[in-house]
Amino acid sequence: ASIWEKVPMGPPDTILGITEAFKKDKDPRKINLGAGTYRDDNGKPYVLPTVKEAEKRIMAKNMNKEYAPIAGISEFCQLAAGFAFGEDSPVLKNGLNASAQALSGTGALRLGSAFLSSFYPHAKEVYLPAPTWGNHIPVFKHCGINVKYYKYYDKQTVGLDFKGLMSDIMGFPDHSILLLHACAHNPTGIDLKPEQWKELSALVKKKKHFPFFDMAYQGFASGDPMKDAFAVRQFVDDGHQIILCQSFAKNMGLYGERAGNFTVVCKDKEEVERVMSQIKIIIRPMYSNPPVHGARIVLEILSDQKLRSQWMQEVKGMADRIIGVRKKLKDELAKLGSTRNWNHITDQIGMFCFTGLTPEQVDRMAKEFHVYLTRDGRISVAGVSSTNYQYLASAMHACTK
Ligand SMILES: Cc1[nH+]cc(COP(=O)(O)O)c(/C=N/[C@@H](CC(=O)O)C(=O)O)c1O
Repeated sequence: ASIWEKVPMGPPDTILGITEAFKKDKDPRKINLGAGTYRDDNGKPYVLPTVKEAEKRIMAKNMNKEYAPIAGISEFCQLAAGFAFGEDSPVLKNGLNASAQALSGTGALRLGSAFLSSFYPHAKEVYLPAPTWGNHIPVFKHCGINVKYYKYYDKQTVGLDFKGLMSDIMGFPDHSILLLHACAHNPTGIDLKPEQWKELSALVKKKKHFPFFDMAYQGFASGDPMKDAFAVRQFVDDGHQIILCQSFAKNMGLYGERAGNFTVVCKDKEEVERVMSQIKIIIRPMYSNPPVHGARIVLEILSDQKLRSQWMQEVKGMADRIIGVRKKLKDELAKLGSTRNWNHITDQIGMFCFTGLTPEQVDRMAKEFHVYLTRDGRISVAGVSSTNYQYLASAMHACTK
């Protein structure tokens, strides 16, 4: 008998497992709306021109392949933090950010969970929005942090349940940890408005809650990275010492390079030293030090004004393509005679559209129409193009009329 005979078969990942099913489907009409990865209008992955330019410059430098420091390439961390908080933010000016390079957004979330698990001085449980990105749950649970939820999505209005959110957050015990999607909420695509972020910030202050921000789509939501950082900057301006997890997977198309940044905002430089020392103690036995290539690409782009502004145009181009195809899809559904209200398709923002399709309807979309999306009804709008939106609309109409 094998030593591993007791190992059970685990379920496929709810998101990445969709792509596996899509790959097996041989029907030419098939469409993959599962994983949140950008596709151009021909349905192809998109390597940004500024990324290619940055790689050319890196190659020309004939750099070595030595280990990065445990906390990564510090210039990358500073530029990434500046991109989020604003170059002129007091956090950067006064050196209050304990920032470490992470294995993309997931890696930053993992560092945050491990850090909280060891050092958070109050209840080690985190409140997640209902619903949230599926991977948030194990990222916290694997670090011994219990997960609970706050009201977020309102099924009736297919919108934000702000009242429910605020009353939940008012009701939680003081010093609760709140996970907040900074922009482009996944899976709903529904974000708080600036006024609502301000109200939430004041309540979080009153309740002494801990804001744990996940910003995986800065620039991808509105097309304007500064606008997308509003919530993070508002909370810091209001004096919250947040944790921030950043990903460059989507806004720079660096999915497989795993370029991310993890920041704990501290009270003073001495605290930064203590916090950084513990972050390094977490990283060293986890993966020792991060990969250098992705961070070098981000560094090249963010440190060169010309490349940076060209990159901003490319991010805006991606966001605009998605916004454009949302409108085409909604109009096509109306053209097909759908009597359902599909306003949420264009009201929502970022990579995803929370369609409202039931799990059974999602199953039909795959079986009968070869359209693949996650069972919660989320579609990655990036997978929709001017050549497949009509077929998609006909499938959605057929499954929902
Ligand atoms: C909210 C959120 N946070 C973090 C990540 C992590 O991305 P990373 O590649 O580690 O930087 C993702 C990825 N979401 C898409 C891909 C995935 O599930 O991994 C998705 O929801 O499809 C998120 O949607």
